[in-house]
Amino acid sequence: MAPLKVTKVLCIGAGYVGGPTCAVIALKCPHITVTIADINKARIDAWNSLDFNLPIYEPGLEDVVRQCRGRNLFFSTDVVKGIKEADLIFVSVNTPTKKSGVGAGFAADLNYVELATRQIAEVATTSKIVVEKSTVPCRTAESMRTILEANSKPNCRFDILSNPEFLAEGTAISDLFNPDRVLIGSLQTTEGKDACASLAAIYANWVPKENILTVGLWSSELSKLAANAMLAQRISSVNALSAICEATGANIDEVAHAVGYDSRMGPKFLKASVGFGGSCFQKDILNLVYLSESLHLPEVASYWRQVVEMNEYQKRRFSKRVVDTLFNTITGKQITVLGFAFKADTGDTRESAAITLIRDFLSERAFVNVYDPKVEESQIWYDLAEACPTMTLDNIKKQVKIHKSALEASKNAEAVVIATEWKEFKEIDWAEVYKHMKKPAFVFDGRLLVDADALSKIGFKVATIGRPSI
Ligand SMILES: NC(=O)C1=CN([C@@H]2O[C@H](COP(=O)(O)OP(=O)(O)OC[C@H]3O[C@@H](n4cnc5c(N)ncnc54)[C@H](O)[C@@H]3O)[C@@H](O)[C@H]2O)C=CC1
Ligand SMILES: O=C(O)[C@H]1O[C@H](OP(=O)(O)OP(=O)(O)OC[C@H]2O[C@@H](n3ccc(=O)[nH]c3=O)[C@H](O)[C@@H]2O)[C@H](O)[C@@H](O)[C@@H]1O
Repeated sequence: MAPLKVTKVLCIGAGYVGGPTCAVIALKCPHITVTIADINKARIDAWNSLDFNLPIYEPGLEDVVRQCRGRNLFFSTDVVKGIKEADLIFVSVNTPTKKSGVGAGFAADLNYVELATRQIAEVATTSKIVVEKSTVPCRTAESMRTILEANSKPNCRFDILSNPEFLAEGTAISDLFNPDRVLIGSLQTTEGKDACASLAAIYANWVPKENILTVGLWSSELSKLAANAMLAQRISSVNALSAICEATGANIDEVAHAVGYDSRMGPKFLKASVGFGGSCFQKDILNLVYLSESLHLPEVASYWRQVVEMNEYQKRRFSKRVVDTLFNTITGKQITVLGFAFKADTGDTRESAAITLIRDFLSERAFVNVYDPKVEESQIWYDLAEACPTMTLDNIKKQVKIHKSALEASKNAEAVVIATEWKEFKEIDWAEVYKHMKKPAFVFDGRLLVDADALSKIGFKVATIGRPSI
């Protein structure tokens, strides 16, 4: 039998991955009808909003959705109808770290993947290719296959593929347009290889064939965890070196540049920071730690665990530097935090270093002024309430103010802390900011974003990550 030519795609999960990924498939494959379904009605309503007020901010996304929505791209809460109609189903649901039970704090919570899989098994009346898009521990596809096969109806077969996503937020659309690689894992049976060819044919509409890698299922699942772990490891390595720079007078940017000039290493992902955030690095490394422990490989587990521990240390070290520099106390002082998102060009705040910093400042009883160009106010309150369980939201609101601009947020502050590398913070009129701050006025640059010498000339005392203070 020749590989199936897919004409109807369903994506279960309309989040940061499912939304952009399948919108781009719709754009690049006008012959395929793509439905993105989610149980979260508010999210689907936002995807369908007339003014294109989409639920996630991602440069270029609105343009893609404008071109395809209503043509061959549809957003719906009707998961059942979507399953019935589709030939190929992406499972792109969330896989957060487990909060309780066995493996709590480390293992991935596969409940959402399992529920989606069970629903496919229950509803499907025709054969489907089921694609694991979510990031999952090694051998999850095996569990999905067991569930699907145990519940399938006569003449209804399921082929499972692993197709992890490598996009980064903030650059999702360009990453999807020009991926370094598309990875597809399948069973090495005739049926498995045919299913793999069907999915590869979709990507081949815009991705060069040599960039579509096909491997075994388990290699594909593990490659995703490995890629995130190794990316995060680079950041923790450079952040560990940033502590040595601050103590010795070396400059982390110069060190990273010199190291990255080695063609075996390359220049990317060597930017020291206040610590990596985002929904995946920490979760996926902890997942790898859990996997290693389950496989009785404690040395491997502790090796990877250290990448996350170094990240926690970096955040703690930065908060402490703020307190130490402000004469060992920030109680009652106004601290401005610029940026709340976990990186620039996204409104996503999951695991953002800014949250940890603000939590630390609040526990020192400082007053905190926050400004972020994209994060919704309600999200900031939600995150702070979650990060400070011993405080009521009313008490948090007595200590924190959210502002509409960086200048407004900095008025009367003793220190400005740059937590996210938004380009607009580079372009602020820093002389104007200085005028309205208490003196001495401090800037703590957690992102190596601003020109420390220029700020120092204005009069600021500047503390940059990976450099001695000036
Ligand atoms: N955020 C990112 O940049 C990347 C995330 N990933 C992985 O992709 C997966 C999804 O991540 P995000 O899109 O960020 O998560 P998300 O939380 O933004 O979206 C997941 C969506 O799935 C929906 N959902 C859950 N169960 C459902 C069900 N049974 N039926 C219908 N909808 C359901 C939720 O309501 C939610 O809207 C995770 O495994 C993550 O590790 C992979 C690469 C990049
Ligand atoms: O699985 C995922 O979720 C995704 O995780 C990351 O993407 P993302 O978290 O969206 O963004 P990154 O650009 O990787 O940044 C992650 C964090 O590291 C920080 N970072 C990044 C690079 C750097 O040099 N230094 C640094 O501190 C960023 O500011 C951010 O807080 C990976 O880059 C993607 O390939 C992967 O698909």
